[in-house]
Amino acid sequence: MSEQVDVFEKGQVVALEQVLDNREWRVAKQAQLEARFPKATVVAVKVNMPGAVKNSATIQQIFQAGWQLFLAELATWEIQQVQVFASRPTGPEGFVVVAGDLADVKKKAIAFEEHFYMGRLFDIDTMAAQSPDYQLSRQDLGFDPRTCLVCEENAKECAKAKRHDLAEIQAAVNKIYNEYFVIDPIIPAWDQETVKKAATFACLAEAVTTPKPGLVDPVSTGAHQDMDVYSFLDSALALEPYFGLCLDAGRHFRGSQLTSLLMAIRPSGRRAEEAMFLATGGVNTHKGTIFTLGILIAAYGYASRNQQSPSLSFVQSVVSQMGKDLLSKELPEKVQGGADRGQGGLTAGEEQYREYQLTGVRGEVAGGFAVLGRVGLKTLRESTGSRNVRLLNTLMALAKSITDSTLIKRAGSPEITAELANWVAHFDDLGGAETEAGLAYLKDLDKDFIERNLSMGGAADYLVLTAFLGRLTGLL
Ligand SMILES: CC(C)(COP(=O)(O)OP(=O)(O)OC[C@H]1O[C@@H](n2cnc3c(N)ncnc32)[C@H](O[C@H]2O[C@H](COP(=O)(O)OP(=O)(O)OP(=O)(O)O)[C@@H](O)[C@H]2O)[C@@H]1O)[C@@H](O)C(=O)NCCC(=O)NCCS
Ligand SMILES: Nc1ncnc2[nH]cnc12
Repeated sequence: MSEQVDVFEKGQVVALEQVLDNREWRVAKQAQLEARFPKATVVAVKVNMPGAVKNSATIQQIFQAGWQLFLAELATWEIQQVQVFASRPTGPEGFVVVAGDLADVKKKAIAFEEHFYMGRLFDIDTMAAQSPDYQLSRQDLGFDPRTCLVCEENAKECAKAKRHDLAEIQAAVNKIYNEYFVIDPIIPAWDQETVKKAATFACLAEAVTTPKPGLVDPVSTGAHQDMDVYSFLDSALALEPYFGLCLDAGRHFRGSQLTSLLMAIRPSGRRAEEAMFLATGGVNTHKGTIFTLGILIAAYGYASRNQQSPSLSFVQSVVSQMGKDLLSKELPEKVQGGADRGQGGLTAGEEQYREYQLTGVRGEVAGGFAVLGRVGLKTLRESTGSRNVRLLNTLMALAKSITDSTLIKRAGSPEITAELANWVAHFDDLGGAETEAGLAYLKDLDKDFIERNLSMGGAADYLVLTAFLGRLTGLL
């Protein structure tokens, strides 16, 4: 069980007068937007944090996750202005101006507060200068009042009667955070366009993260003579339609055996490989990604088929069921087939299975991408600093947690896995990518990898999977 996070622990304490001053700032900001957009509806979004700590890295994660989702909800109208102030000491805040009817927008806001898993931590106000109502409450629209985080009674009455002490209310906030991000991450059920964009973003984000030892990035082509960062940009963009096909296949799958869902996407995967080779001039940038990300998206599509927001563990169990035959049937058959053909045409993964009984990427699928939650999302969530820093820390954590067939192929032996674990341990001792020493170490490692022609393509692919889910859950 992952250790529980206290969102208030490392936060900055603010005084009452700062909260009051900020309220004036918010009113002035709202008035400014109402004057500039008199015919539109102004929406003010903030999070309700009880006590003197109103902002922290984890409170910003709560805000960002909800903010991305709520913006997508508002996109049914024309969005005329977006302003975000995520690091204000008095708490993250956002303002959106939409060309929508005041009551309709307020109903969307209430639905979001009620249905998004962390929605009750949000407070969303809507104002329209030219509407006779100007501002609407839940009661005005016939909705029940907001319920208390601790006892589900009327929140306003609990506050007035001081029914619960601060520790109880903060514990309720922490419970919601840990259930959404830590214990078994919740993945909101997004529409196809958002999912395709998230998958493409993940491929692009992985490519531009730097410095990645042995891998291609904007500064170094690592241990690859046949491709550069533009090969990955071209390849990622060529794969976007395939990501949509995988989601649809999962969303519309009605079979009883999930191995059939994998069979259903394989023809699209082969076509995606062709599109990749066409986009890169015949270079293998994302062969592994096509396989793993295609499967993850199809599994997520299936798990969210009734617009339910699935947990990560449910998506992982679908992945594992899809890949049930990869180890028991496909790999042995491929290897036996290769042996019959005199070993020609065996891939690196198949060779390593024959030689060392290593199961490579197929093993990861059959295992339901186990390291995705335990290592990938956990490191991405716990890392602070820029997104580049957080993705570098996640890459190195993943690298030591998987058996990377690309790395073993290039090193010529599985022993490289133990060497890599030592390098990652040293990187962690230096403080990771957030420190100058950690970054310098990665640059030195890149030189060593280039000298020894090493590349950890499998870890890079896992970073893509993690970035994809990080995007969907609001961590990126
Ligand atoms: C089932 C397949 C993936 C067959 O692939 P294979 O038999 O080769 O299986 P593996 O070797 O185990 O893995 C293939 C690629 O998966 C990545 N990978 C490796 N280990 C792991 C791991 N533990 N976790 C996750 N992912 C892993 C890795 O891909 C990346 O590295 C490649 C780039 O590295 P590089 O060294 O440059 O490779 P090359 O260019 O080929 O060699 P060089 O000349 O440069 O030295 C790149 O692919 C990254 O993505 C492994 O390479 C599946 O491909 C298959 O069956 N395909 C057929 C069609 C199909 O079904 N496709 C769609 C399925 S939905
Ligand atoms: N950035 C990268 N460099 C080399 N191989 C990769 N496979 C996936 N991403 C990669």
